[in-house]
Amino acid sequence: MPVKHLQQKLDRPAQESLLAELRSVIAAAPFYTPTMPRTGKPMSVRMTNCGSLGWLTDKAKGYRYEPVHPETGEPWPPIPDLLVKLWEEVAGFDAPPEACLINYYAKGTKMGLHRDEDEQTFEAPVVSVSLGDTAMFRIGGLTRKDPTRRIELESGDVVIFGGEDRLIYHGIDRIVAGSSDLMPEGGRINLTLRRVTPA
Ligand SMILES: O=C(O)CCC(=O)C(=O)O
Ligand SMILES: [Fe+2]
Repeated sequence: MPVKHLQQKLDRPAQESLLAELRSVIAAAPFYTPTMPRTGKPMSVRMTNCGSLGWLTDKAKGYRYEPVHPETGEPWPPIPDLLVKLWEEVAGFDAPPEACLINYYAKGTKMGLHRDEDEQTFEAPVVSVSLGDTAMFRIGGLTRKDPTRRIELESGDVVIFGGEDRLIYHGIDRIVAGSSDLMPEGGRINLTLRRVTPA
């Protein structure tokens, strides 16, 4: 099974504390609409980041990491402690995460099959946390042609892509609207904690 699903997911109180911390992160660094390199086509997912570096994309400069928000020009807020501690418990890596991408999926949002490959190093895993509505997550292999399968990611689920699975293809087929009552506004938040530079 490529991708390690933790036996224990974040319990409801932990999900609520994390969401409360994220609300203040998002107040300081609002979601923006990312656009595809070259075509400028808007993505359906909305994004922001916390950490010393944030993942961005736009028509002119494409996929990259930057230390500031593309619209406010402000540095990204720090990664909430709860997430840094989670990383320390599960990542098996001696240096802290540098980037935490925050994705918001409203009803109808998808994300195409891709690899997380914009980092300078793949030595650390990617740690992913899901909150809110269930996602139909698609997971493949190391090449785009490999067979894929579907995993349902529920609120509180923590998934780790590391070691030989660090560069597997994955994406989001759809969100199951109304499947969680964690967020009154509905939808799903996914957090991905990453190292960007060598430790
Ligand atoms: O939403 C997810 O579970 C995955 C997000 C993702 O793959 C990404 O942001 O690179
Ligand atoms: Fe990804």
